[in-house]
Order: sequence, then C-alpha cells, then structure tokens
Amino acid sequence: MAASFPSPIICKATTNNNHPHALDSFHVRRAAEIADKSAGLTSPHPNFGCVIATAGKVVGEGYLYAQGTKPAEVQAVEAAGELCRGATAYLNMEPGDCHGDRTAVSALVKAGITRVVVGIRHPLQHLRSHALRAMRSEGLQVDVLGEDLKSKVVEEALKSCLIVNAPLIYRAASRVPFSVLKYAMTLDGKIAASSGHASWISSKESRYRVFELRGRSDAIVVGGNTVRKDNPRLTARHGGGHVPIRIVMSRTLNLPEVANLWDVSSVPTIVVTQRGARKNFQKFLASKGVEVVEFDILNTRDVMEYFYDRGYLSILWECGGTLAASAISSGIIHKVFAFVAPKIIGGKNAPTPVGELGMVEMTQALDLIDFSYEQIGPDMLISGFLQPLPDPTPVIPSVDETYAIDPSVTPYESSIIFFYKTWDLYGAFSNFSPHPIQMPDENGDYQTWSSVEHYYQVTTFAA
Ligand SMILES: NC(=O)C1=CN([C@@H]2O[C@H](COP(=O)(O)OP(=O)(O)OC[C@H]3O[C@@H](n4cnc5c(N)ncnc54)[C@H](OP(=O)(O)O)[C@@H]3O)[C@@H](O)[C@H]2O)C=CC1
Ligand SMILES: Nc1c(N[C@@H]2O[C@H](COP(=O)(O)O)[C@@H](O)[C@H]2O)[nH]c(=O)[nH]c1=O
Repeated sequence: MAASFPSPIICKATTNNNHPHALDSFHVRRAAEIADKSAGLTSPHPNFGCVIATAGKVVGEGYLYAQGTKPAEVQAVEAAGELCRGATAYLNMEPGDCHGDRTAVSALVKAGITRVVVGIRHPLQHLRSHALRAMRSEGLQVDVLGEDLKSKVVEEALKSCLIVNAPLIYRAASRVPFSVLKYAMTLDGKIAASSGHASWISSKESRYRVFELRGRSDAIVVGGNTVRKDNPRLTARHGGGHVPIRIVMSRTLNLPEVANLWDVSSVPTIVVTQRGARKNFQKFLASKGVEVVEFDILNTRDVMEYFYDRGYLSILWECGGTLAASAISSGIIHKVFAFVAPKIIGGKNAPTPVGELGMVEMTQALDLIDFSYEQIGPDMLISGFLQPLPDPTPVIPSVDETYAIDPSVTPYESSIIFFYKTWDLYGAFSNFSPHPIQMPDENGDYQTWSSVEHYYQVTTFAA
C-alpha cells in the first residue's frame, strides 16, 4: 500500500511557462515529488516516480511504493491507458534494470510513449545508461536534464531529482549509508539539563516531524548513555510509513536490564559493542531477541561500513554529543537536522549537541552547505549538508568503463549475481543486501530468494 505522508524535503512543483523547458522541468519535479513519498520504504533501491503527460496535461502518475513492487512507469502507463500513445513520460531517474527484465522500459515502449524526459542517469555504475540506451534503440526520443535540456529551471528540477535520491548517491560515493545527525537543543545550546533530563526540549509538532524523519530511515542510532538517561523507544509514531530498526552503540555494555529498546516485539534492536564486553549481558540481550554484534574496536566508521555491507541506505543519528562528535570526526555524517527551541535551561555542565572535535579556531568550524530554515510550531528547524552532494558522473564509472574493473565480467549477462566488492564497486546490491532476487533453476524456471546471500548459501553448500 502507498505510504502517505508529507514530504519534508521536496518543494512543491510549480511552473513558469516563460522559461525554456519550463513544462518539462515542472513535470520532472512532480515525478521527484511523488518518488519521495516512499522514502524509507524502497531500500536499498532508489525512489522512482513517473508522470505521463500529453499536450501539457498529466494523464497518469505512479511511484515505486517499496522494493519489489510494481515499477513507477508501469503504474503510470496503467493509469494513462490509451492516452499514452504519442505522450511524454517524465522520470526523476533512469529506471534500474536489476534483473535484466526491462519491465519499466517495455511498459513505456508497448504503451506507445514517444518521448521520455529523464532527471538523472542511474547513479550506480552497473545500471547506468542501460535503460537510456534501450529506450533510444526502441526509437524513443530521450532527453536527460543537464545534458539534452539546459536552463535555470532545468537545473532546479535536476536538483530535486538529486535530492530525492541523495541517500543512494551519498552511499554509492562514500561507501557508508547516508547518515543524518538530528538533535533538539535549547536556545542556549543544551540538549538536556545538567541532570541529564531532556524530555522535552522541542515541541510536539517538532517531535512529530522527527517521527517522519525516522520513517524515512532504515535505522536510528543512539549511544549507551542515551539509553541509560532517556530509556528511549525510537519508534516512528506518525501513523504510517516505515519503522526503522534501532541500533545502540556501547563499548562497556553497561546498560540497564530493563529498557524499552529490549522489547523487540514490533521493531528489532541491534547492539554493537566491543569484542568480549560483558559476555553474560550479551547472552541476556540475545535471550530477549536483541542481536549483538562485536567489533574489535568499536568506532563509528567501522560500524557504518558494516551496515553498508548489510544493505542499509539511510541512518538517523539521535545520540548525544559524545557519539555525535565521534561520528562527525570520522566523516560519516552527511546531513544535520537541528531543532532549536525558544527556551533557556543554562547549566555549565549541561550536555551540548556535539562534543569535542579538537578545533581551536573558529575558522575551522564546519560550514553547512545548502542549509535551510523552517519554523515548526514554536521551534526553528535548521538543516543542511555537512558534505557536498557527490557528482555521480565522475565519481562512479560509467558502464563503458566497468570492464576495467573486472574484464572477465560482463554487465550484460542477465544471470549474473553481483557479489559484494568483487564487481559492484560502488553498488547498493551486495550479497548481504536485504532485497529479494529471482534466479532460474535447472529447468529455467525463476525462483525467488530472500537475498543474494540466501541463494549463494543454498547453491554453494547444497550436497
Ligand atoms: N535533545 C536531544 O536531541 C538529545 C539529548 N540527549 C541527551 O544527551 C545526554 C547523553 O549524551 P551523551 O552522553 O553524549 O550520549 P551518547 O548518546 O553520545 O552516548 C555516549 C556513549 O556512546 C557509546 N559509544 C560507543 N562507541 C562510541 C564512540 N566511538 N564514541 C563515543 N561514544 C561511543 C558509549 O557508551 P558506553 O558508555 O555504554 O560504552 C558512550 O558512553 C542525555 O542527557 C540525553 O538525554 C541524547 C540524545 C538526543
Ligand atoms: N529530548 C528530545 C529528543 N530526544 C531524542 O529522542 C529520544 C526519545 O525518543 P522516543 O522515546 O521515541 O520518544 C531520545 O533518546 C533522544 O534520542 N528528541 C527530540 O526531537 N526532542 C527532544 O526534546
């Protein structure tokens, strides 16, 4: 079922027909806007939206609800019916062609679409340009924003397409999940009173927005101290969408036996810790159904690389300043959401959002990029990026360059499985990623496997 919650990121599409390509840009922005509706649900796949228009009028729309569901293009074609003949399809992103089945492209071609306007090429190297080539070889006119169409409004539409799939693009370029640090602070910069009490700094309206942010994420991370002080639930309670898993980072494992996070009846919790820490407590957590993962040295980068390998796309950090400082220092935080409440608590030792970063001069301060301000109830939400949005073109090699990575592998073989770190240099689709795959059995019939890893284990170890 489609998730319906307001998009906190994408601006509403508006048009000004006096600019070159204004109408094309308007429809592509609309495709990005609807693609964003399923943020959090499609992981590790991107968010896709499709708008079909004829003579400037929208006749069909669709977006990918969740991974494995009907492609956006197929839905839009079904909605438009016969009106597809000679119409233009607008896509925020080039369709992926994960299993070589070309479903999205075939739907557009069969329906009689004659022109396709694409926001961005697929950012993953092994999928990039496949669908564009397929559509062009079928005789469709394909225009890509920023390449075939250029103007100021085109640039704005292109930006919405980049932002809607920013998690995938950051993840592909930095090889860790897209990470957002979120905190709520008083006007005097405190995230709790000196006693550690923090409920609540921000307003009900702001906390509702936090539920939405949680719903856009695969996981929420907190540190051991936040578990001890707040006993949080970390659930998305906005009545819809996706519920992320909870991750606790604790070196000592000196955590309470009774905690909301150990109730995994509706949402899983994973505790990451240092090898050998409190073995009995590890057993206790396991008995509660909490997964425990040990690291030789617990640090934020290794933990994020681990969750990248497990296929996580987007992570929300809701920790205190100690862990936030470690995460920022290791360069794994991409975006910040700061809720500022118009209240003052004071306290020399009251905790602040970011601990020690080792900076001594104000010139060393980290500048947010592309920041924005929004009033939410009585609070101000300031958000912005800590790292520039990577340009996927030079960072991720095009499909023509992939032979250089592994000349023995051709990306055009539909039966190929992409194993983590052997071929798929920047990809989201590792053998640990949690999306299902379809593979032919000995009779050529396709069977669905829960993940590449399931398929690999059975075919490798079957007698
Ligand atoms: N207003 C807000 O938005 C928020 C407020 N808070 C408040 O902040 C206070 C807690 O802040 P803080 O102590 O900074 O809590 P953190 O959430 O940052 O937890 C710190 C703990 O994280 C664990 N940890 C694991 N790995 C690392 C690492 N690599 N680097 C650093 N820490 C690591 C350690 O746990 P261990 O000791 O178990 O080994 C450490 O003590 C509380 O009063 C809470 O109410 C918290 C979150 C948000
Ligand atoms: N105090 C504070 C926040 N605190 C964060 O929210 C967590 C509690 O979440 P939950 O148990 O699901 O309600 C807490 O542990 C901390 O991470 N968040 C905010 O938006 N505003 C606030 O004023």
